[in-house]
Amino acid sequence: MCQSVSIRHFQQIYPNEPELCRIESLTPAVDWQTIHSNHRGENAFDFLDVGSVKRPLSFKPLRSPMLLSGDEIIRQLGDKLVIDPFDPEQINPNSYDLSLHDELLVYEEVVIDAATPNRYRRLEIPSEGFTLQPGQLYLGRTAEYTETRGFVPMIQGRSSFDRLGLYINPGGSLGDVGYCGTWTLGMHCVQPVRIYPKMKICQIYYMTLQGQVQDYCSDKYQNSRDIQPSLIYRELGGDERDDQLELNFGELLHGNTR
Ligand SMILES: O=c1ccn([C@H]2C[C@H](O)[C@@H](COP(=O)(O)OP(=O)(O)OP(=O)(O)O)O2)c(=O)[nH]1
Repeated sequence: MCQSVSIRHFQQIYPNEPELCRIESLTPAVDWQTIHSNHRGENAFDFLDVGSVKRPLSFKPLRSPMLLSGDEIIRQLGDKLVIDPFDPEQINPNSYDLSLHDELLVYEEVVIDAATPNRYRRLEIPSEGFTLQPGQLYLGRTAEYTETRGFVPMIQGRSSFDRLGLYINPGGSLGDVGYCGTWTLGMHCVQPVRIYPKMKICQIYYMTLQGQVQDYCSDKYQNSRDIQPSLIYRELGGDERDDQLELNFGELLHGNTR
């Protein structure tokens, strides 16, 4: 037996899927007919009338992940998304360009050990630029602070830098729903390459999400406001009392703070 239900009822069944009705109406009817024939008899109370098309409720469709457009990113600002500072000039068709802060960190270890806190040195990127050297990992960070709720934030280096042999988070980086903070960037190059503070270094983009989710609340990287070296040693039994030591050679040699 077929029974029609209203969109309101549908929303009661899927309270956390307010977008689903809208998205479903984009799904070709023929798919739903096929799904229905495969699930016939599973649930008598199983149809939704949208226009002339009957759709089964007994089958919960998987939504394809979608990317927010630039317009949608702007529309979500102040609600689910925070990008601070925000400049409309940095919006792309489906992402937002993030800029490089004026500091870098390099590890000062012969062997970087995943199981212990590693010492590091802080470098400033002056306005006239700083030359990165091959064979060295540099950690930088975005100048922008972001917050993301209800979407999956991801960052990706800009292809303009790939074309210079400068790799920023190669392959892109997956953020967590609920992440709040600036983004730490891993950079390396194949030839010496000169970089500048404030240059638009990578882009952030946002994917939709299916299913229930708990916001990221890790004690490692949540609320980062500085370049954050790896804290993986915490999982590998590294000694928490052994601080991740910042080496400041300027101060050691000349009594300067930088
Ligand atoms: O290149 C990146 C990738 C991620 N993040 C931020 C956003 C992300 O939500 C958070 C944690 O990243 P990830 O989950 O990859 O870190 P993890 O090593 O798995 O740590 P945790 O155990 O806290 O999840 O760090 C960055 O700042 N830079």
